[in-house]
Amino acid sequence: MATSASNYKKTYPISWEQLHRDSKALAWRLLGHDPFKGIIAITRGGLVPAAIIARELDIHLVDTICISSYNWKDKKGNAEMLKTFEGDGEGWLLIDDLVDTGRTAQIVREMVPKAHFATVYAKPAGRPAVDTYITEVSQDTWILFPWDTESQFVTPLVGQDKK
Ligand SMILES: O=P(O)(O)OC[C@H]1O[C@H](OP(=O)(O)OP(=O)(O)O)[C@H](O)[C@@H]1O
Repeated sequence: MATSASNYKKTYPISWEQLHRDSKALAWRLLGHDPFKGIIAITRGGLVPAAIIARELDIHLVDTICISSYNWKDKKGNAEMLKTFEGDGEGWLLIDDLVDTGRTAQIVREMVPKAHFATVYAKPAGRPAVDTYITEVSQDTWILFPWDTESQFVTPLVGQDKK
């Protein structure tokens, strides 16, 4: 994500089950498309959805585009391209978990302009950059992916009142 947590007003927690269900829904939608040569997963968020979609579409050829956005999230630096992809992406399916501001999408689109770009979740600012997505989420929502979170104890409501 290219913006800081302070820009978000809501959270949207996603369980492993829901992520699996939403990724399968994306695979269903892509089933109508001509068969793909392979999948390009955008690291790291695209890795899990790519695995689920590869299974559903019976795709065994999986490559990556590796981007690190440290120092980039608050627009303080540039995204670091750790691994690119050979070719223009024609016939390939490009997968990410989320398109938020669309900055990542812009970079990968320039690299593989002919790939079909699909994400599980999409926010309005980035939505025009993707060809297929499943769930739209508002721009001010922070999506809590299952790999970024864990269950923990929370104080009962009454206890919170006594603080
Ligand atoms: O549309 P954008 O504003 O560019 O945001 C979307 C990108 O942000 C997330 O990656 P992140 O930078 O958190 O890296 P990670 O997947 O390695 O955790 C997500 O996986 C997308 O690649």
